[in-house]
Amino acid sequence: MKPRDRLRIAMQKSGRLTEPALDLLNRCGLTFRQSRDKLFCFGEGEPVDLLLVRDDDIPGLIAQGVCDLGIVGRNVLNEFRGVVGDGAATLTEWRPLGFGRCRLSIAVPQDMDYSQPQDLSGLRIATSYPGLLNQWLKEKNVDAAVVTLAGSVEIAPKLGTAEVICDLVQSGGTLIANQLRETDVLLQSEAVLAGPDALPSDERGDMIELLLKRLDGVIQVRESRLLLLQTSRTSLDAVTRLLPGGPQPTLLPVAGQPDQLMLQALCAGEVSWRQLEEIKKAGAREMFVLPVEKMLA
Ligand SMILES: Nc1ncnc2c1ncn2[C@@H]1O[C@H](COP(=O)(O)OP(=O)(O)OP(=O)(O)O)[C@@H](O)[C@H]1O
Ligand SMILES: O=P(O)(O)OC[C@H]1O[C@H](OP(=O)(O)OP(=O)(O)O)[C@H](O)[C@@H]1O
Ligand SMILES: [Mg+2]
Repeated sequence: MKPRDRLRIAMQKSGRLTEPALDLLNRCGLTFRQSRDKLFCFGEGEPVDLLLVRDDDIPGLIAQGVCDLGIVGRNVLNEFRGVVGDGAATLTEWRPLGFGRCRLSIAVPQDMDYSQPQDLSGLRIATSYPGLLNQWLKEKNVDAAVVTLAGSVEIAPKLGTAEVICDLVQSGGTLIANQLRETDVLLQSEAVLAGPDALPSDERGDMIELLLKRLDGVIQVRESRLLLLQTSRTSLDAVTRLLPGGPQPTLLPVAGQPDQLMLQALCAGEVSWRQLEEIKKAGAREMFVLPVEKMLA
């Protein structure tokens, strides 16, 4: 294959991961020439291009070296890793990305007696994840038949093609609508940045390292809030004790009010109204909660 000097990232062309993946890359300073109906988007500022494909194809494209990185669900990545087996082009989950959260679970008809995986012995289980399911059945020492379906797995029990299913669950709405009950979670999934085990030793490797640093910053600040408030020196201890987790707050003097302090704290998550009300009761006032856009330690 011809060596490339530009980094190529594969992501889902059209689906649940498309918008959040593009948003994340934009936040990392990567923008692309709009060509959503096409396969390839040229990177405008940095030497990084996008390949828009079916999510199932992403691990294979990375393993073949067609793409350097991919944004894909852990469910799809791990299914691929299981199918290609140990020793084949091994892929690494470089970063969890915090969106596309779901789980791969066993679900049985609501009226079926089920208390443990052994109860699945001799049954047919429909799934789009035969690799992950077979691995789990082996671990649990259960002898069941795996029926592989590309989609609409949840209707298999009604159609009589399987007794039980193993499918993705998020809210659980699909299972309820099909009179199914979730019993065992095989995998907790979210979108991840996947790549080969070893980074390329050329400029693309340097670009990946830069991208990983930016990603870490973006992921860290995505949930972070900057809390600003004013407090008297006497209330400072009580106020500080109630601050949501994060590094030590910064204290600044308030001009003309020597007994007052301005406090600035980085909080590692949402600050709720309830928390704010508690902090106010402890003596704080003039409180602001601000989103953090960028952070470079
Ligand atoms: N209900 C859900 N809620 C949240 N995330 C989900 C849900 N269902 C699936 N996902 C995650 O989003 C990924 C993409 O789901 P989507 O339904 O868009 O894929 P798809 O139908 O296989 O699309 P494609 O056309 O790319 O093959 C899944 O692999 C999974 O990681
Ligand atoms: O627990 P829930 O919130 O109901 O989500 C789970 C459903 O979401 C996905 O399907 P999707 O909606 O993408 O439809 P699909 O059948 O086209 O994959 C997945 O395959 C489940 O069927
Ligand atoms: Mg798919």
